[in-house]
Amino acid sequence: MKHKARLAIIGAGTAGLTALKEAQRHTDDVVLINYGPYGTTCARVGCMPSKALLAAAHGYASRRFLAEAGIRGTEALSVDIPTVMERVRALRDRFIAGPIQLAKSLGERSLRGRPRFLDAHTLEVGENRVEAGAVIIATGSRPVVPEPWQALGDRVVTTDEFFEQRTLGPRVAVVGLGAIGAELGQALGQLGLEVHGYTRAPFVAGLSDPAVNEAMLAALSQSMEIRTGANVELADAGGKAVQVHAGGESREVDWVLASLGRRPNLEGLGLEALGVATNERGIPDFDPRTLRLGDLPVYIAGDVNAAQPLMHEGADEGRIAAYHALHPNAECIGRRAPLAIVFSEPNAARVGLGHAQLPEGAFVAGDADFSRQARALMAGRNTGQLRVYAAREDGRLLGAEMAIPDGEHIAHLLAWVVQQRLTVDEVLQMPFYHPVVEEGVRGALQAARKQLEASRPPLDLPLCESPAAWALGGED
Ligand SMILES: Cc1cc2nc3c(=O)[nH]c(=O)nc-3n(C[C@H](O)[C@H](O)[C@H](O)COP(=O)(O)OP(=O)(O)OC[C@H]3O[C@@H](n4cnc5c(N)ncnc54)[C@H](O)[C@@H]3O)c2cc1C
Ligand SMILES: NC(=O)c1ccc[n+]([C@@H]2O[C@H](COP(=O)([O-])OP(=O)(O)OC[C@H]3O[C@@H](n4cnc5c(N)ncnc54)[C@H](O)[C@@H]3O)[C@@H](O)[C@H]2O)c1
Repeated sequence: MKHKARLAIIGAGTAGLTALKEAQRHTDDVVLINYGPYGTTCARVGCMPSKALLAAAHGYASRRFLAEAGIRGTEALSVDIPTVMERVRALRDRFIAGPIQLAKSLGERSLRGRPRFLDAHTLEVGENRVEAGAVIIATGSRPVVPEPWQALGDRVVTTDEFFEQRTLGPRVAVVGLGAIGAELGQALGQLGLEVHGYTRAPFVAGLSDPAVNEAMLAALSQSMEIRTGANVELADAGGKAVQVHAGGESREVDWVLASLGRRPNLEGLGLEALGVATNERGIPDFDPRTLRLGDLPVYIAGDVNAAQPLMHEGADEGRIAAYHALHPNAECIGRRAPLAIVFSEPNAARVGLGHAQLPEGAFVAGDADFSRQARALMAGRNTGQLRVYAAREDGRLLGAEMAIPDGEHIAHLLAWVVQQRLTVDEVLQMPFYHPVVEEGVRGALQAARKQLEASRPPLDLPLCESPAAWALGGED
């Protein structure tokens, strides 16, 4: 069958479906093509089920604080893994319903199959042929599993299979402690499994600031044994076990969670028909602002371009790609301040420029130690470190890294500040209630300000002519 459309979208994940919604503001002449399960990676095997599991794990882990705070009976609590996993799947099923319905709502214009480019306007999808004014590639990514590990069958699990598990062997090796390894490794440890975490890099949970990373490692070590700098090899230990070799040591586990990163889904798309240059990962060169491949009517959005593999970025990229695909001469659309959060306890987060991206010698850093933070102490969550980075020249906040309680919220506040290009002084003039974790942020900002040379107002209060004058009974 032949289909003609103004726009063809390949992939019904977050980026593809947001592209669809953006395109539908301008036209109904859209074809959506998906190969693989519907429901989006985020809702099906990503953001949502992982956070549902973390909620159960963090809840169970809070029994230690409850006992310390004088609540009796917590020793009677126990974990029923099959029920924990069943609840995660039940929630997952609710979250995927909307995306599945959206893809279905296109009727015959929603094609199931594996498309291949014949040229920049033409796709072959099995028996179907689609001729499109423009095409968006939004095929996402899949977990990396080294080839030799594949021989170990279902003893090596990725997030594609993890949430389908009914029971979980008691001893697990989590290999790779990026976002997935930190979240799921901690959850499994808190739920009572024996967790051995291995990672090649010195950094965990997407952090790059050595001081914050140290605090995060200490927190994660409460629920798992961690080895950094580990080059892991796996071997069949016979029966149902796996032998994990790293750094001259060896250990037997029941199963392995492979969280080594993800690879873009580009195979079989026939990109060679487009004649575009690709980088070492096989990703075609694209304009980072418009997501367009050279001057072709082809765009690449979401995890598949590996630029910002996060849900909200994928959604924005879907919108950007669809908008440019339908308005090729439109002005450039801006991006939001970078923000990445890992939902371990404490939350690890990076805002704006991370430590590794800071301009050398042109910034100051302010620290806050959350082991002494008053509100965190009350809740028995006093652990971690916050570091804010400000431009030495004008005090503008450049970014932050943190491993702190309620970091998910603090990271949002700081991302908004970074995007508004506010200075340390301007933020310190904002209200801070007492007693709240935000007072820790104030501490870090004050520590940064001590190192700034610029002249400053004498008090951390807005001046009369500032927009907040109304609060003091001013005219407007
Ligand atoms: C365990 C885990 C936890 C995560 N947690 C978070 C989080 O808390 N917050 C956050 O922001 N991000 C999180 N992420 C990342 C987030 O899920 C992704 O960034 C986001 O889902 C990417 O969306 P996408 O549309 O690019 O890809 P996807 O949602 O994967 O969509 C790609 C679609 O393309 C289809 N497809 C693949 N190949 C082809 C092909 N050849 N032809 C046609 N269709 C194809 C796939 O079946 C899929 O439907 C997490 C990821 C994982 C794995
Ligand atoms: N909360 C969130 O936003 C969230 C949660 C989970 C996943 N995600 C997204 O999902 C994507 C994938 O996550 P991920 O954790 O798999 O990838 P990642 O890239 O974040 O981390 C992979 C880790 O594995 C390590 N590694 C790689 N090869 C190794 C090897 N052979 N031996 C030992 N260690 C090795 C790396 O050093 C790295 O630390 C990320 O891009 C992330 O943005 C986001």
